[in-house]
Amino acid sequence: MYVVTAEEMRELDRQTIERLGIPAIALMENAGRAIAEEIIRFCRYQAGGGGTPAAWNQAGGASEAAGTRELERGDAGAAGRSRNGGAYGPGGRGDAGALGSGGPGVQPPGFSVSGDAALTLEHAGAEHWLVLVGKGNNGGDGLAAARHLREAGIAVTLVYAAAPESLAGEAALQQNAAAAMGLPAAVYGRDRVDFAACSGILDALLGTGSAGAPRGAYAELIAAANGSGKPIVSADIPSGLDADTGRAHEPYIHAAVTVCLAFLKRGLLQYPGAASAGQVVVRSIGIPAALARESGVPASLLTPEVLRTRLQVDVSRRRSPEGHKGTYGHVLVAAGTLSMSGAGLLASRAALRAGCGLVTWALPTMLLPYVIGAAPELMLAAAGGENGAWSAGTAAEVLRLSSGRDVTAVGPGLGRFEGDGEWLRALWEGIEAPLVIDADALNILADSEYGSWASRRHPVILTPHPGEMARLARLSTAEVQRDRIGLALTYAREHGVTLVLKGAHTVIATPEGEAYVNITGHPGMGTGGVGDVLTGIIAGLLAQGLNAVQAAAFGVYLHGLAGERAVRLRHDPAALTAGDIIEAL
Ligand SMILES: NC(=O)C1=CN([C@@H]2O[C@H](COP(=O)(O)OP(=O)(O)OC[C@H]3O[C@@H](n4cnc5c(N)ncnc54)[C@H](O)[C@@H]3O)[C@@H](O)[C@H]2O)[C@@H](O)CC1
Ligand SMILES: [K+]
Repeated sequence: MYVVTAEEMRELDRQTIERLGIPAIALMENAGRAIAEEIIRFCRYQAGGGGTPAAWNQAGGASEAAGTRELERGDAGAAGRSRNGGAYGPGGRGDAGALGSGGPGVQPPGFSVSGDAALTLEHAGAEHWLVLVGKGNNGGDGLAAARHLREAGIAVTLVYAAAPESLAGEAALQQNAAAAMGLPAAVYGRDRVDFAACSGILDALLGTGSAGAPRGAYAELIAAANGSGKPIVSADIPSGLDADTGRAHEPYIHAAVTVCLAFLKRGLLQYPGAASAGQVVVRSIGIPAALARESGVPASLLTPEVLRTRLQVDVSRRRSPEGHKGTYGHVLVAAGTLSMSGAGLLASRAALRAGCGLVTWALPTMLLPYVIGAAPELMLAAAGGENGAWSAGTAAEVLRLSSGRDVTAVGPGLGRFEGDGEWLRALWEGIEAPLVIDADALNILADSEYGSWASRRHPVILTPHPGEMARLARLSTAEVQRDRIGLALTYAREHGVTLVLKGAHTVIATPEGEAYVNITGHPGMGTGGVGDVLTGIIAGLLAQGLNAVQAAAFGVYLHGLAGERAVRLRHDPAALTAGDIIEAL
């Protein structure tokens, strides 16, 4: 699933209209219909008591991303399993669509007729939706949706943020159609608007054309909508959100559902915007994905489908019947100090659980006796150093140990030491295998002009959290978080590295200028050692022959899934520890 900026979206709109000859009004019609269908689905969900994401999916349709997180397992024969269990297909067979819509295993009747189930709501008479209409095409989408809602028997009242006569282009056509149908309309500031009397609000004020903080009537309508306590469905993006960065300009809509049109917008994946969008449903409006591919849209959502097809990852992780420990590669982990030995241990254990054949943990000599037996499957190698810490002189030993190993991971619990820049440079320039750099090793890198180091034949994966990224990019953490996708894309391309920018919705960016945004994971994973586990997983996958992008993307995905699984085993997500994630792999 492609993730676009507002600019990329405009270009894809333009190409669809000009190259394919599909009129803009047709796209707007599709958008309006999709929004109306999702509002009807939402009404069903609420009538069923609301509740869990599963109940939401039951109310009709689940997107690829939201509905299929667990990976299919070659050996389990559960291909295509999804959380919604196939209860409803996309578009939602609703309560009124039962006639002739039998599911798998039900004999089709000889003759059947079914209505437009996705646009039918049994208790439509109980609903009254306010449609907040902005001046641009987002407002046009809302007007098209309003017609479909009315057709389904749902009462609608249009609330124009600006005089209806000021709408232009396709939005003006929609305004004329709504007026011709006699849809009740109010103009904000001129007519009284009773938010308390409605059952829900469609936010079609501002979309990808929004610039800066909502002004005037827009700001007042947004504040009133939020204050009403009524559920809000946003068209494309919650109004007030920056579609690219996810920056939330006050006031901004707090949506229960966002019906994103054509392609996912970057701002819906980046916080704080991501938190204001509620359930995000991406609906096709007739703009082919092939156009996004041809135009080189660089960002995608990381889904099992993207892993399988675009990244060519064998997500079933099949093992050869003839395989042995030598088949699955050997990881060297250079990590840990006396006070932070656990970081090295976690990374090493995670590499083993990721399925590599062997792991050697290189550590300061004095540490070795204390960790013997901590994980009996590990091999330990004393690398020298003083008083349980690393020293510049240990580089030669790490280099020696790295030869014949398939990947080296360096950094967790490493600490800083005299001459650490030259130490890391020796590894960077000397290790003839992929290198995963994390934690303190990233801080060392940030203090070095590593662009002047000899270029490597083998890939480098950097796994910074936002603070480490800030040091690498010489920005503040807030600046890093302002547009994580944009920054990751730029940094990875400029520095020729695969970058894993951790945090909620980790971004994996490639030296070739592509980015993948992960949505597996759980807030409970914000605890010490979780990053060390990720480093180990990525290294373990690299050792098994995955390339840097495959290992980074699949590693991040699996790490998040394991975190979700581990949380489910706890009474409280806050109790999660990093070791639980390793055990849930
Ligand atoms: N073919 C098309 O034209 C399509 C349009 N689509 C819809 O169109 C939207 C983009 O439409 P537009 O480019 O017309 O832009 P918008 O509808 O997002 O908003 C533009 C209007 O809002 C005003 N505005 C911008 N920022 C403001 C602020 N901070 N405070 C108050 N007013 C502000 C502008 O003056 C302009 O009148 C998408 O989000 C989507 O909903 C989609 O349906 C796809 C197809
Ligand atoms: K909107």
